[in-house]
Amino acid sequence: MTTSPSLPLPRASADETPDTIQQRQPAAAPPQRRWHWSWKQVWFQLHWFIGITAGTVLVIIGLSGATLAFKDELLDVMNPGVRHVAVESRAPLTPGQLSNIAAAEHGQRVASITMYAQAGAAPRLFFAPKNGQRRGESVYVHPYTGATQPALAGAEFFEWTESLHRWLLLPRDPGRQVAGALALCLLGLALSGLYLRWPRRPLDWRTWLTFDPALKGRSFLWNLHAVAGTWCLVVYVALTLTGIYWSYDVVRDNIDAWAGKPPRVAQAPGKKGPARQKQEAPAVDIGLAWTSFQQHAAGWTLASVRLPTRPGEAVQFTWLASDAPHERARSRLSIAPADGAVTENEPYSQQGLGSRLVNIIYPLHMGTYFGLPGRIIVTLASLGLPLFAITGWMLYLGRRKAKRAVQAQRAMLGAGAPGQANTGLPTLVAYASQSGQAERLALESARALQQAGVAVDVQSLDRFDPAQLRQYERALIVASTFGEGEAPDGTRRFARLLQATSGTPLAGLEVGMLALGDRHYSAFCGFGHALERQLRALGATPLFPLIEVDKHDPAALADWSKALARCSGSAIDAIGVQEQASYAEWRLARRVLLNPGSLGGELHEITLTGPAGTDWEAGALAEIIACNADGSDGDAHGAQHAPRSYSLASLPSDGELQLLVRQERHAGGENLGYGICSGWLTRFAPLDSPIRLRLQANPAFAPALVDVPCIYIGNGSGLAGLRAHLRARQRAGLARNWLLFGERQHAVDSICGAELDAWLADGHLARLDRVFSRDGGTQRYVQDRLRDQAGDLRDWLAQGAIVYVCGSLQGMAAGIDAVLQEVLGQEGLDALLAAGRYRRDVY
Ligand SMILES: Cc1cc2nc3c(=O)[nH]c(=O)nc-3n(C[C@H](O)[C@H](O)[C@H](O)COP(=O)(O)O)c2cc1C
Repeated sequence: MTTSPSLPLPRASADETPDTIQQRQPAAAPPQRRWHWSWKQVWFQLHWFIGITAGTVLVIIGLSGATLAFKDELLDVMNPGVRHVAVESRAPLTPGQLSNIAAAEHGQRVASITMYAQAGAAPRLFFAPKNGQRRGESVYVHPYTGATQPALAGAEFFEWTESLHRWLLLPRDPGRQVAGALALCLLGLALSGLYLRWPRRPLDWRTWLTFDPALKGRSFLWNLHAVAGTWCLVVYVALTLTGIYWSYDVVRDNIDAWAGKPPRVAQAPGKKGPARQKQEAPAVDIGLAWTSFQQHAAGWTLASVRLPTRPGEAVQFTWLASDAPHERARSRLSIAPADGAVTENEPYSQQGLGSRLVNIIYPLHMGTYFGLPGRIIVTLASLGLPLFAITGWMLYLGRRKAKRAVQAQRAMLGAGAPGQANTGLPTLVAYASQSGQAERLALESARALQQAGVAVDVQSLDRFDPAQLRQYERALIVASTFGEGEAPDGTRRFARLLQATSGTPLAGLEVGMLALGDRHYSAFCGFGHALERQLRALGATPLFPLIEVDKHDPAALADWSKALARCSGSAIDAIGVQEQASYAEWRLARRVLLNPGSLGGELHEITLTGPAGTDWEAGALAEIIACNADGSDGDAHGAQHAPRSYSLASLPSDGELQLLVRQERHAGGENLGYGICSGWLTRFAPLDSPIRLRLQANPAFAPALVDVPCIYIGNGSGLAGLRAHLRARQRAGLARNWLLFGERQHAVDSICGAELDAWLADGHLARLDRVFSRDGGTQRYVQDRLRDQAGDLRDWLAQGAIVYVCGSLQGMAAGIDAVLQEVLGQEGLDALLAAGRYRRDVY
């Protein structure tokens, strides 16, 4: 997330050596004051990183796991009559008979047999492993004839899937460890996701588990990702913790040792001794042992019969009772083949607690511990992994896209121009910008200069020190004006430092200035002029007379392009053409009067619908081509009206674009007594009429979608920008919000009251201070209330709070500024600004 206008690194032409770049790094650069990363941000970055790397591979493990969940059922469907044969009236063959038939047919010794009590179920025979093999072959046999059943179609596919799931088709041991590492990543994703979405009201189950169908776009994706993640969380934790048991021998051995299980015998492939002995072991009659087993194991459903390998050795039965709690709750019996005497009996219920706990691992992993519902849940959660990968990637790409425009400019700058020559010291291209236009023009200018072969350094004056100007021979500055003829918020510190500088330290510096402004303000381009005056006083010489730009005036921008061409000695493409980007056509869907009976002007909530997929961030502005009462869009001389800017009061996920527009009225008959744009939007434009609009990002008023407290202060229509911010924070589950809002009378001016009250009730607003100036009492304005709450304000700021101010420049914004200065002192206020923690959208 952009927390404050980002600092461009000094740029150099492509053919500079690292050494020269080093020398130009400003020696006395002021420290970059950005707030440090909170734990939440650290976990956020980790979650992103693991998600888009390991998360993508985890999809394979998830899908293969889901495929294996119903393996037996699928095999039975694919192989009718193989594992289950028609039930006959005669008795099924005993394990001894079956092993004799199979040994004769296959010429191999049978090591063990799995018998099923269910009538018609085919027993499975395992032959002793051949030399160098880990496991012997296995076959299903007909329970009544002993004939070998056909091989299972699909068995190889499931074996392959199992290898994919367990060791990603890599060599077995390293593969298991990779799969284990991925499982740990899933655990990390699940737990960090839980932490990141922890809601303000954790006891309200709805915030955890319900989807919000009204959401759209990015918010919808986020909601889906977070809520579905919560649904799956417990399953993922169980799957990963159990999966790790098989991935790491050290984990398994330690758990087994704790559980009192005998250590596993590592069997290196290729070892000969035991396998050969097994092949050569004599056949033993186990008829008596089988009869004895059936007597002692009443209610058995499955029995694994391990045949003796030496004369005198007992037959070992591992069996499952019909009332066993899970598929691995197996009892053990050893029976002497000679007389059927039980030599060892270990019912499951009498096995040690540790051993019983270890036996739960497998059924937990498979979900079978909870029967069919458990298997279905595990399967669905495994199938859900692609959902998280897809939504995670979409969210990630969306974030990148949002930053793309400026990044592209910077990237182009970094790439340099083909055939560019090293022309000595780079030209400084600096900007002072509140809402980003000066920044965009500066970047575009720098790019054009670079194309023309001029080496450039692009700097924001926000974090620039006047002393650094001495490192350049030529500086081109794009400066906008904010407040009442003042510097943009971020540039205040630079302006003050410059004012405090004396002498002529900048002799030898040539300066070209592009001043952005708006003739509606009395101090037109005030800051640009002041800046140029000061630079001259410090010895700098102008490259050309200051160029004033009144609201993107194309003629002034063309003068700037010509001036750049003269500086570079090459033709320069027209700068600022992008600023004139075409406006899109939106439609007026609704207008709602929010303050009937107010002493102030009518305040309307204007709802517009527009091009599908339009995206913006809280804090963004809408520039609207103003129309006259009759719908025409020109002034008396036919010139198009200048666009008017409004703060957006809604988010893309609301599905509509909303503004809060104060209706301007004036005496006289011009435009029937209404403001040009506000009259059109709030009164004259018929519903569904087209509104020409373009969205402007507002980096100086960017939302704080991280877990820091935020103080929102505003009045009147300024609630628009604050409302969008608060909605964005709500959807991101970020509480610790304090809203101070000023209007005239509680009875008629409690605009958006229901939404604010609901936020207060559900804890999204930790504090709501509504201040009504005409309701009597001593609290007259929002700045007065803030001053009264100086103690709390200090506490919130000490916790890293960001202050947002939206609304009237005169009175309110200046008053808030004064309170902050009183509370923090000038240095503290400077630090707040430099850290990007004081963000304003005032007018
Ligand atoms: C709250 C506010 C105050 C402004 N004050 C002035 C002013 O005093 N003089 C002026 O010429 N322009 C003023 N402007 C107009 C801006 O300088 C102009 O829109 C400029 O293009 C903004 O550039 P930026 O996006 O880089 O900040 C003001 C704009 C705003 C929103």
